[in-house]
Amino acid sequence: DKVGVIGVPSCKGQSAGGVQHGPKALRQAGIIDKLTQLGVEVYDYGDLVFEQFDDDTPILGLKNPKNIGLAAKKISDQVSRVIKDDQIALTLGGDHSLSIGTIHGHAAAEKNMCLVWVDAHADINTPLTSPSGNVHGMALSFLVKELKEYIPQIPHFEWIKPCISAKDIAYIGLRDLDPGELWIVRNMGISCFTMHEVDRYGIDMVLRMSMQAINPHGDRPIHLSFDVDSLDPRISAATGTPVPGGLSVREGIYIAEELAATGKLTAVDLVEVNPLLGTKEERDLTVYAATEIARACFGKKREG
Ligand SMILES: CN[C@](CCCC[B-](O)(O)O)(CCN1CCCCC1)C(=O)O
Ligand SMILES: [Mn+2]
Ligand SMILES: [Mn+2]
Ligand SMILES: [Mn+2]
Repeated sequence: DKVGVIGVPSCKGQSAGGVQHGPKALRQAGIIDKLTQLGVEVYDYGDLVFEQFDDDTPILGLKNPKNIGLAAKKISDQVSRVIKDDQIALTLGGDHSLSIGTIHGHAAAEKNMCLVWVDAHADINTPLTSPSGNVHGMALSFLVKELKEYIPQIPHFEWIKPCISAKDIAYIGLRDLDPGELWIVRNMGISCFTMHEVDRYGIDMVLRMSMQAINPHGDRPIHLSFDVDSLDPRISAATGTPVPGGLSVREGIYIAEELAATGKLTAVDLVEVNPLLGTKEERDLTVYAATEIARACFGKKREG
């Protein structure tokens, strides 16, 4: 496999300082070498550089529209380029608003892609339902075709073309939704495997049901958007919005191993590592879990 690694030091989609250092923390933990050691051909594109705009007033409560909108365009173009070069796009975050760009770019390069969103949160508030105005909690709302009529015009977001249908998305690990998100998930019929389903069916059945729902013939390119806050805070505390009762490292690795085994994994986002949060031990554990997920995405098998 060929993997193109893109660092995205984004933080303006949320309010905790430090998540922009996520890519650096993952690199310092040797994520590139760990992938190379798997026999993967790694192309490291370094970190994207985003021009900082200070004149960026909120619109309808949505914070940093200009910085985020312009960054997402750069991310989209880069991810498209990497996938068109026949490399799997591994994007290291950075906050989850970066997925506006990665999913947009993936859809521009692959007509028929489907999405597995592993997260404690649904990240599908519209600008009008968001309680915080933080775009990392809205990322999907700009991309889902069925939500188009609910999304107001946001400056610097006009270029974003909704590029995925609700039926092409599966959530795994949800356990903290806002009221507006619950309405959307239910009414759009998005496949949703919360921690309740993970406990009820086990992670293997949840994965099988997810694939049955969004990739029944196993022929669709898969986008895995992995928010480290999907994992239990005991092993992933260095993140901005931790929620107790999350996935174990084993469950996270299992998801990655199984998606890797399809041979259809085409883009991976690894987001919301914030090395400034938590103790040094918590940070090291969070980064370790994230790198193990990445290794499993690109061929590391626990069976050897
Ligand atoms: C659940 N929605 C939140 C969190 C979004 C997390 C984004 B992710 O990328 O980390 O998954 C939280 C909104 N709550 C904040 C605390 C008070 C109640 C609302 C939001 O701000 O939209
Ligand atoms: Mn989250
Ligand atoms: Mn998220
Ligand atoms: Mn988060």
